[in-house]
Amino acid sequence: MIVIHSEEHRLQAGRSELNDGQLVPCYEKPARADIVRARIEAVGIGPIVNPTRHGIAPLERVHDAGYLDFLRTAWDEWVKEHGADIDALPLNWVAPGMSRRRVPRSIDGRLGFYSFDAGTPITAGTWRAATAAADNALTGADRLRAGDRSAFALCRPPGHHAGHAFYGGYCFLNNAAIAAQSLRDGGAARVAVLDVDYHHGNGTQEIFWERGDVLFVSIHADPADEFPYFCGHADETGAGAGDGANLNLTLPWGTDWSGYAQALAAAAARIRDFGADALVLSLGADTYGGDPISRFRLLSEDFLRMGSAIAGIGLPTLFVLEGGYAVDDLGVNVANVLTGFEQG
Ligand SMILES: NCCCCCC(=O)NO
Ligand SMILES: [Zn+2]
Repeated sequence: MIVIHSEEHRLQAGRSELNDGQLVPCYEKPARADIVRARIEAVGIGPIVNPTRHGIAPLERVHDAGYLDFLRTAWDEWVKEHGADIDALPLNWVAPGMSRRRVPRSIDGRLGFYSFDAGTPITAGTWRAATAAADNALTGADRLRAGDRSAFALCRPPGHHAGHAFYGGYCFLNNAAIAAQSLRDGGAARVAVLDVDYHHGNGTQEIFWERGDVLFVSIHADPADEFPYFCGHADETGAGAGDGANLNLTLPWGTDWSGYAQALAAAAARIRDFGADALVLSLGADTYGGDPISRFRLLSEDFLRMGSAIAGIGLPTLFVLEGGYAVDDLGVNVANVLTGFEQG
């Protein structure tokens, strides 16, 4: 299985995020990709290659042009107002009864306009890191199109919370959605995206909400209790041409493999029924019992079982790294999914 990785992930190294009322060191940090790459090399998954640059066009197939412009220029505008010693974080958002009809001129206003949390710092290197992550995913999609059975895009920053025109949850560009669209543009008639991250992939859901050619299935903690809170419920099934092409499988805090496996089997059945030509797998490993910000109870060996179950779906599969913050065990857990898949 080819692995696509760029050293430019290191350029996303936020100083702090707002979490539980305090500014704390970022959980989404460069060490995450380093430990995954080290484990991948140690177990002999590979080869590991650099991404091919794809430019802005594939990003515009998924994201709003004005939003991309904002992301590309936000840091420079921030520095003019606030200096370069503090990361760019929003301070207010659009509440019900307020208007989104106008994009503010102020950088502070635009940070709030385009985001949904204060946990996702924009830094000097964010644009380069985020576009490199998207290139990882696009290069993986190229490999599937060339006939590879699987590929792993070792992406940081992650992407599944990023929507058509918004960022948050440590995500700026939706790597998985960009890859799914690239597979569609490359001739796949139907593509499925399966999101196994602990958190609902609200960005991916929003991007494909009215699309019947891309099925989105997400297994995640119940949003009544868990970030991102405001979507991801089981009654959200898509709209228009996308009606029925969105499946949210919510699970309670404390879920272990026995509960998770049942949801994964239901997800696999739905994907088989859909008749996809390819699968994009949003691989978050924050379902791990040792994850510092999550509340499922999967064990490292369960990720082997997860990989095997994904192989059982029987589609060419592009794995795209999402979350997972138990850094010491992240490499083993992610590599276990890939090993389980290859042995599946
Ligand atoms: N700061 C709130 C929690 C952000 C969750 C990010 C994540 O892992 N999403 O999958
Ligand atoms: Zn997550």
